[in-house]
Amino acid sequence: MKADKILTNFKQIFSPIDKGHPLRGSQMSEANIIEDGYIAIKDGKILKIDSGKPAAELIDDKTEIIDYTGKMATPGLIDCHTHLVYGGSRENEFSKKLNGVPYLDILAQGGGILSTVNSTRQASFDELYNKTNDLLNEMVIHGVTTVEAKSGYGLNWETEERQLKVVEKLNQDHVINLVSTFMAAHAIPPEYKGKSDEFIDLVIEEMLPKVKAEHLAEFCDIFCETGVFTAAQSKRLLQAAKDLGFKLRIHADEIDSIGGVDVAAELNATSAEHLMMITNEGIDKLSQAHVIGNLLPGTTFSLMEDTYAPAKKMIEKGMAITLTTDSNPGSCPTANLQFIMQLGCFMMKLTPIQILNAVTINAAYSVCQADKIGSFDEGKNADITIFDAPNIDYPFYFFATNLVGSVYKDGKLVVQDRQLV
Ligand SMILES: N=CN[C@@H](CCC(=O)O)C(=O)O
Ligand SMILES: [Zn+2]
Repeated sequence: MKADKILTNFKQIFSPIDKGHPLRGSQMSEANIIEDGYIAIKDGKILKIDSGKPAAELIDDKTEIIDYTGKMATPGLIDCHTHLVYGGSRENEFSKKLNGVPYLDILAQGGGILSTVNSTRQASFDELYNKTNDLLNEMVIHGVTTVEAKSGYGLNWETEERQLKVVEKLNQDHVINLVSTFMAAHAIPPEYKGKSDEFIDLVIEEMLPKVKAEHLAEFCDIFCETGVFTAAQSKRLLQAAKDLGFKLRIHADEIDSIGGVDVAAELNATSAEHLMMITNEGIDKLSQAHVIGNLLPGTTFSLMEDTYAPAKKMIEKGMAITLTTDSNPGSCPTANLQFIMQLGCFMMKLTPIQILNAVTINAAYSVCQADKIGSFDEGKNADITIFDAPNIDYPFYFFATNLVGSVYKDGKLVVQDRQLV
């Protein structure tokens, strides 16, 4: 078969190994590193990757050959945990953070997530759409081609639906592929203060069936944390979501370890998020239940905390992990997955191969799209991130700058010279 396009002369290509499940434990250190190679594309899909010069049988007079001498390519990066759709911003919390006011105290005082709920309830569809579109532009410029996006700044049906519809529309309009998660159980809304069980009833009885009927989300998530939702409430909501056919995630062990990890393991959630405070026993449970750990080192950094999720220990104990931005206006206001990858290296001591697997093939499993994305297997989408770097170590060594020069989405050039095409 002839290629439509061949991207060639790469110094290195990072090619994850898709084993049919997320890479766990020592598998996270495996990958094919192709030296001096090329990537052939046909109809927006990967046709072939190999080292050396492109084979003659791939080329005819219509094949476009594009030179990437000295560059390094990976599958399009996947950001599998974000809170992308919101109104307002929260730089006013900065001085509180600097003065050591804890994140949960700010929330308990009606700030934090609840301050963003207030701004999001007031924002129109177009305002939310434009703001999210800008964030997605930043993300693709930094090499990301697929993003998971959660609702959870409405906490009432009207605003939750507006957030989910923004994601639905941007999934059609923007080059980035979006995966939607319903997370109305992100905080207790002011009108349900002291009545969190009633709020969970509302989410289960009135919101979940509508999300399902309108096909607005694939996943359901909840914030299981002291002062927010208990493990019992989390289990009740996620079981109801599972019964309706949702896939599950849970924010667990972020600040306190209160049982969210057990719920994730019991209900076979796709992923558990944060896990800064996870115990050894918790790691064993997630490992045995094959729950992916979506780790968010930017949140520890941005909250000015010392405790990063024990990523190395998780891998040693056989877990599959991803790294992701947690992009949101409070605990991690960034759209730069490369910086998060660098934190994975600097603060969690993960290797470049482990990190690149975390943000490609494992993140593809975390959004349940590994049949289409996350590696360079023939027939997968030609989503390709090209670094102005000669090898896979360089983007970790030269930190805090955008090293992504070009991005292809479904075989189409969408970023060139670090700018949107
Ligand atoms: N921890 C809960 N939710 C988000 C933060 C949202 C916010 O602070 O606005 C998170 O995953 O970090
Ligand atoms: Zn989150």
